[in-house]
Amino acid sequence: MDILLLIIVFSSLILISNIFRRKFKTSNLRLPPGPPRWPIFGNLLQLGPLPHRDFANFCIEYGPLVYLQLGNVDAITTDDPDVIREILLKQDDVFASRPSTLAAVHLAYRCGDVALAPLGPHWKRMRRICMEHLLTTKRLESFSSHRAEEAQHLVRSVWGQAQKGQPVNLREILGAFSMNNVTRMLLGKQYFGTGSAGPNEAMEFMHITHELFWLLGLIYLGDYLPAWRWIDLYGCEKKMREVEKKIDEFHQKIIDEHREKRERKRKRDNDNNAANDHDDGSKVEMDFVDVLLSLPGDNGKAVMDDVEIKALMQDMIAAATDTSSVTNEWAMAEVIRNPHVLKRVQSELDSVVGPNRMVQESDLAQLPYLRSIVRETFRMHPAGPFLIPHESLKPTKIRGYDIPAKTRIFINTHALGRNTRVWNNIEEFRPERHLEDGDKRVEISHGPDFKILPFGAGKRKCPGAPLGTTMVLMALARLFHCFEWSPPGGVRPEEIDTQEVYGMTMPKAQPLIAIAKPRLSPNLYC
Ligand code: HEM
Repeated sequence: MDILLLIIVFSSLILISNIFRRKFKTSNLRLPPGPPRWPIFGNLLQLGPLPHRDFANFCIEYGPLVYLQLGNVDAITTDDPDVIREILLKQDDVFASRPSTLAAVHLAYRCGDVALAPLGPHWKRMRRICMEHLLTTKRLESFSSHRAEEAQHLVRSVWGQAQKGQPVNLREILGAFSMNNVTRMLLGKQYFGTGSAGPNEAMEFMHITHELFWLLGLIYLGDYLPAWRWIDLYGCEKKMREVEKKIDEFHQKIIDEHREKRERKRKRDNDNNAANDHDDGSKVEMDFVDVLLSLPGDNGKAVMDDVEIKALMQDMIAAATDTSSVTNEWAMAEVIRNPHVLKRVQSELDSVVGPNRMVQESDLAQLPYLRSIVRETFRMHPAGPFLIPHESLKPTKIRGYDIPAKTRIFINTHALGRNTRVWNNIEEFRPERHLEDGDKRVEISHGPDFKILPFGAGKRKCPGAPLGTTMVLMALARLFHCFEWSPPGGVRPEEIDTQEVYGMTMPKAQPLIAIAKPRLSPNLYC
């Protein structure tokens, strides 16, 4: 009993001292406007299950730059192109760090990856490895035949279901398409389909990945109110540790398999053979894990540490799979809701590609209407509603307001795309709006106007944007070219729901189910 009393007194003292410390720290500052704050919790209690919508409402009420106190953490949010440009370009050096959240510590190898690492030499080195060894144009080009196979595999799966008269679960097939593309490139394995690693391994892999996404997206109270970590009412931190262990075992197994394969090959090859030649003289492309195993480590080490390799593998899987499949599902939902858009994109595909062959990657630049569908999808349903939250490294000012060091930055891309000072008819899916300035090439990334921001900007801009864009355009081009699409029986197109759920990526609340009817000659599908 005495101990309990002591704990209560001690915790109360800490809380009271925190309140006074915070009051003292911020009393001389001219902070941006924001909603009234509660003691201890600040604005945490004003957030519901869709925080991007709550933050958007704060911007409507208090202006384009809003200050929030989330427990112990200072935060700002914005939906305004000029403020975003100031943060991500003009003051990139101040704002390009990341907060060290508990999920990042547990699930990204103590922030040892690229995406969640704080700004510093480690991030710089890991990012350089991505840009100079993994995501180069040449390396991505070497996987183009795999991507073509996966595009055909996607078409074949839909065709198979259409032949049986079954509705298609687009979440499942688009998820498998993205996952296969990424894992073939990264791990040298296809997880779904005929050449797959096997149903058990695929299911295990999917399951762990979904748990990872969920935990990374969580606004976990323990990050904002350290006292909460003692309670951990919903067992989130325990879950993070469990997933951390499972994922680590999974990645280690893949590294060990690759090492064994390399060792077997080294023994087989005679000294004169090039390291990546087959016995029959044909070239074998190296997957990303092979590349990482062949790179030198930090501080003169001969090879990279396993932990660094695992952190990069994790980033590639997390950053590349869900982002592209969530975008594809939203694009399909909006196009099926708007049959005139489907007609127009099919007419573009028919005139550029014709009815006698499948769309190829080389066609994608010639499809401005398809590109404007993707741009409009990013406007309405950006894959990352807050990008990946940034953190400021030192005190600074924006528009004359003080921004303390270690402020968390929530750039609300969802609200940017629905900002009525920037866009009109915000709830209308209208790809044509992106063709109006007569520009032939529809840019899918952000332009100088910062009116959409699907991949971020500045130092932390997504390094996989070209690959992500290709995967999205390719899947959509094939699905629109090969099939007519309609909602399942009894549902009118405009009744397809567009509710989202919040997370690190923001999927549709309900999986999209639709009916596909082949529109090309049968021999093209097999
Ligand atoms: C449609 C597909 C994709 C979308 C919408 C997307 C979006 C994003 C966004 C919004 C960010 C955060 C930017 C910021 O915080 O300022 C990001 C970061 C990142 N993305 Fe992507 N991404 C996609 C595909 C990919 C792919 C295919 C890869 C790699 C294979 C990739 C790798 C990364 C990495 C490593 C980061 C962290 C960069 C850093 O912190 O330095 N992404 N992405």
